[in-house]
Amino acid sequence: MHLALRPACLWREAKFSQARRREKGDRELPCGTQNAQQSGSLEVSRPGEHGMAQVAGASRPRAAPGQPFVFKLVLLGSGSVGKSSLALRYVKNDFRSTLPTVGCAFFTKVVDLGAASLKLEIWDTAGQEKYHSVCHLYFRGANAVLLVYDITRKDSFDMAQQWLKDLEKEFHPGEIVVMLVGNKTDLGEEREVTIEEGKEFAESKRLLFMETSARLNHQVTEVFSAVARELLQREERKEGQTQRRDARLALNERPAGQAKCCAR
Ligand SMILES: Nc1nc2c(ncn2[C@@H]2O[C@H](COP(=O)(O)OP(=O)(O)OP(=O)(O)O)[C@@H](O)[C@H]2O)c(=O)[nH]1
Repeated sequence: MHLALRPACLWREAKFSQARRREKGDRELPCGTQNAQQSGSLEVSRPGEHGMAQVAGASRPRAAPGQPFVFKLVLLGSGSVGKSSLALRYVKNDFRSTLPTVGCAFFTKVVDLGAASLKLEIWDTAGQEKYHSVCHLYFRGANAVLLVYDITRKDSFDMAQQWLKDLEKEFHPGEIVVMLVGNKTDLGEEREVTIEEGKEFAESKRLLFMETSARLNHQVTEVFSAVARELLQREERKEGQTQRRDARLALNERPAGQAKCCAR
């Protein structure tokens, strides 16, 4: 029950924050819905209008046979590491200087993986320290998380490790797909975190790992596609297991007379 109510609460939280920020002149980025199908069209609306209750909950079956799977992907990381820029680049193929996110921003994008397509609900959270306490509300029910740091800021890499600890409290091992993302590779001269450090940490925690530049559009689509592929593979494995279990059950449920006949 609380899951169905949660988005409305978050919406209110975001709106209150925005009202406070408006007075200070910060960027307003509502936790609204931005739909970007492959055409790139974009519309912004209040979450309630899109039935946000369905966003909560870790299990994402297909809406109906033949319909794409729906997965919730959350962007987490310190302030100014480039979470919004990665989302904007991926969804709109755009890059512009942005103000800090307030609450969260919400996008959807249909990903075509050839054999199948799926819908990603992308939650871009606010990275500023003052929002840390509410962020765990946003990543509840996630299927995947992009743990973003800025390669020119060691503190953001340390913070990504902290975020992972928060995730470990919320999810069982292997329950969600987590990718560590080192952003701003175009600022290589100011690098404070080597690619080896990123890789090593990711391997030690069994995370996917990539470095990106939202500015130069380097490996941005690859990040989201890799996560989408992993999500789909997991879902297909789960479906396979369910089918095998159903087949076993059907065998066990064969009428007794028939079983006798075949045992002859
Ligand atoms: N050079 C460079 N700058 C980037 C890149 N990605 C983002 N930026 C800049 O970094 C600043 C912060 O980017 P945002 O996308 O707002 O960062 P954020 O993580 O969403 O920040 P919060 O909303 O505070 O959590 C902006 O000025 C961006 O233009 C990148 O790949 N390269």
